[in-house]
Amino acid sequence: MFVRRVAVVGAGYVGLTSAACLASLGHHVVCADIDEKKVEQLRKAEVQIFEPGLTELVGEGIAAGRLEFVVGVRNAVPDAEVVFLCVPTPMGEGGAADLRAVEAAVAEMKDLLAPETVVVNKSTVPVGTAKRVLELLDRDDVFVASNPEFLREGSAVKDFMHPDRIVVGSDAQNAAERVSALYARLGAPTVLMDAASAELVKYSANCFLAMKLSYVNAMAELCERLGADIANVTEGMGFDQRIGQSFLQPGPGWGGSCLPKDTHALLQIAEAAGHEFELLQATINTNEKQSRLIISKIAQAVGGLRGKKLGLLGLAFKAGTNDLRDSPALKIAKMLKAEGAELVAYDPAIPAEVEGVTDDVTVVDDVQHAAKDANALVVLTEWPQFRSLDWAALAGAMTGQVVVDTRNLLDGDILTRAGLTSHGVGR
Ligand SMILES: NC(=O)c1ccc[n+]([C@@H]2O[C@H](COP(=O)([O-])OP(=O)(O)OC[C@H]3O[C@@H](n4cnc5c(N)ncnc54)[C@H](O)[C@@H]3O)[C@@H](O)[C@H]2O)c1
Ligand SMILES: O=c1ccn([C@@H]2O[C@H](COP(=O)(O)OP(=O)(O)O[C@H]3O[C@H](CO)[C@@H](O)[C@H](O)[C@H]3O)[C@@H](O)[C@H]2O)c(=O)[nH]1
Repeated sequence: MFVRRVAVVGAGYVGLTSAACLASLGHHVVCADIDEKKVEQLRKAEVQIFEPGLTELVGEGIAAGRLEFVVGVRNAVPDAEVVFLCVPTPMGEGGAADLRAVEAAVAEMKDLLAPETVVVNKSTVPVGTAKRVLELLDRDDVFVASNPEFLREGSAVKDFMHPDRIVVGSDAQNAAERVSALYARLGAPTVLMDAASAELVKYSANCFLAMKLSYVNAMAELCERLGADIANVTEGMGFDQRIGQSFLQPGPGWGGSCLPKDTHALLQIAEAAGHEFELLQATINTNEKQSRLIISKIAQAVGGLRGKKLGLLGLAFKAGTNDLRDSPALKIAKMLKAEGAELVAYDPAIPAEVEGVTDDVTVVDDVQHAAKDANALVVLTEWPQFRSLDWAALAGAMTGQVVVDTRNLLDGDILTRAGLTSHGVGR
């Protein structure tokens, strides 16, 4: 079997998943983070993020002696043949990606790398970053490649182990081949290309997904005006194999740690290249509009927001994760609060004492508590367990009898039987 010594820099969603999965493929992986507490926990196989299968995989990797956690880049890279950069690239000034974490990691490793090492950008980075990293390394005996990651939160391990494709770009063909060989056991379609194209694939894919969602949300609004049902429209569209059934669910707007920042970053990349990307701008604008439409819908359903008590069901940016970064639910909560509503929220993955939720919301650990004296319940995250809540008991605790289901998640008949009036999106 083909075994390599691999370093992974950053132990977040992408870094930790990559490290654990690469170890499970048989490679020897050293994963570094700057967060000492996180490293301490990971050494005990304690995983703080909500990813099915990840804790088990980390434990197996450690037990097999193939997965190690260290503090700081300098302790991970000296023996590595391939170094994956999996550090954050958040939205910076003006919407462009902030590359400071990438630059800091590269500065720290540059004099420690063994000759022939391939440094791989797995973080989502603007076109030209592979070149920039090579300049920063300032060595002619190492290589740089781009290997964008397409995993989704909530299914990170599954996505990593069963990818639709693997993309590796490098201006040094041999480096790209060495990186793609790490994944050989996955048997996934693999596309090798130049570094700039690989960097652009990632933004292009995420922005296309965002565009698909904005299109569906805009179509949902049209359905409401025309008396059509978006579920029927998307089902009918989705059978066309060129469109597909997935990523067609309307909602409160798209969010999360990737789509918002990546759409803004590509807009900046395009602008810097002299290209006015109107379609992408419209995609972002439509998403902004979606949150305003949801606020109006809730206001209309409860007869104005000032002084109304609302129980929010869901805070995470989507079901299956406890990630709150750029969550549409938090954005909507902030807007509701600004309009004078009082908010209590319940999310099965977010404990009451969680940090990072705005002061605008009181988080509770019990859904019944969120419903108490509420004028309405608002579903903001599509947790499947919300479908089978005791809706009659919730209705009994509420003062109003209204549910606004921004995810079209719930069964309308069940709500009607519980005496509740429901308002969905696009129907
Ligand atoms: N989250 C996703 O679903 C996803 C999917 C594909 C790609 N990406 C991209 O991958 C990158 C990482 O995203 P993430 O969600 O895993 O981030 P994250 O915030 O979950 O994790 C990043 C980790 O890097 C660590 N770190 C920061 N600077 C460091 C340094 N100098 N040395 C060592 N560790 C350092 C942080 O402490 C943190 O643990 C981003 O560019 C993101 O756009 C994310
Ligand atoms: O039919 C749908 C599908 C998604 N969403 C929303 O869209 C957002 C993004 O969802 P998703 O793409 O599943 O989340 P991420 O985990 O952020 O994954 C995206 O961002 C990652 C980081 O770049 C990429 O790796 C993934 O391929 C890409 O799907 C969330 O707010 C979802 O609720 C909808 O409203 N309707």
